[in-house]
Amino acid sequence: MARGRFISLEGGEGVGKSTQLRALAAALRARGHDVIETREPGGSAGAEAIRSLLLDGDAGRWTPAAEALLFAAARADHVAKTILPALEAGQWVLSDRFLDSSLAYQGGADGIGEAVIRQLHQVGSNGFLPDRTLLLALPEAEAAGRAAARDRGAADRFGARDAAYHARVAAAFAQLAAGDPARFRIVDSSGSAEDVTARLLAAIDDL
Ligand SMILES: Nc1ncnc2c1ncn2[C@@H]1O[C@H](COP(=O)(O)OP(=O)(O)O)[C@@H](O)[C@H]1O
Ligand SMILES: Cc1cn([C@H]2C[C@H](O)[C@@H](COP(=O)(O)OP(=O)(O)O)O2)c(=O)[nH]c1=O
Repeated sequence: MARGRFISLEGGEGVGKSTQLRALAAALRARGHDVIETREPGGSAGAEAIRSLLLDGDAGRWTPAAEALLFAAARADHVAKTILPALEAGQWVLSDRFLDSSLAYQGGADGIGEAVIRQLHQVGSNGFLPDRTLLLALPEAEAAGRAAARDRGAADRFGARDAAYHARVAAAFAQLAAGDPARFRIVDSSGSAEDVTARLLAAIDDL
């Protein structure tokens, strides 16, 4: 059986990743593909347990370094237990966030550095990368507005970050995309959800 494809959706909070992951999965299923939807942190039993450690509790619960290690450990479990077996079974895997979130948030915005995050990913997941990474781009004010309407004040450990932090994340994502144009596509996430889904489908057409 042909190996499936691994596609990650990336971008800041509120750009529409979860919404588009569902829509993209439905569109691919309609074309006859066997698709699984997953997310990070999480996506396997072990990684979901680590997700609770990462998202619950005080903002200062972990140092940036400990946090980077926890994300890498969760990803190692997710890759080994969920993603690779699915790809080998011929399924397409869509993930809401993957390595590039660690590169942008921990590596870029938190100052750990891209090289260290890539080393952790080498150790944890053998450097495994998506076939395509779709970076959803939306002006920060619009993304913040969408996220606030969705969350209505219910924030996780990461909810209190300021605009400067989100700007560092966005800049890091843009730089990652520029550095690997074969893997990345930057997709305009403004307008209706249906329009965005059409753009995303066009951005994986070659797969
Ligand atoms: N194209 C769109 N236009 C307007 N609102 C949207 C659109 N796509 C998603 N939303 C809404 O914006 C909020 C954030 O979307 P979500 O998919 O949860 O983003 P993310 O997973 O990137 O944080 C949700 O309430 C969602 O229903
Ligand atoms: C996967 C991953 C997520 N994160 C952060 C981004 C989010 O603030 C948080 C959880 O993300 P998530 O629940 O996907 O939030 P949203 O739907 O709002 O995008 O974890 C990292 O900092 N590093 C990572 O490697």
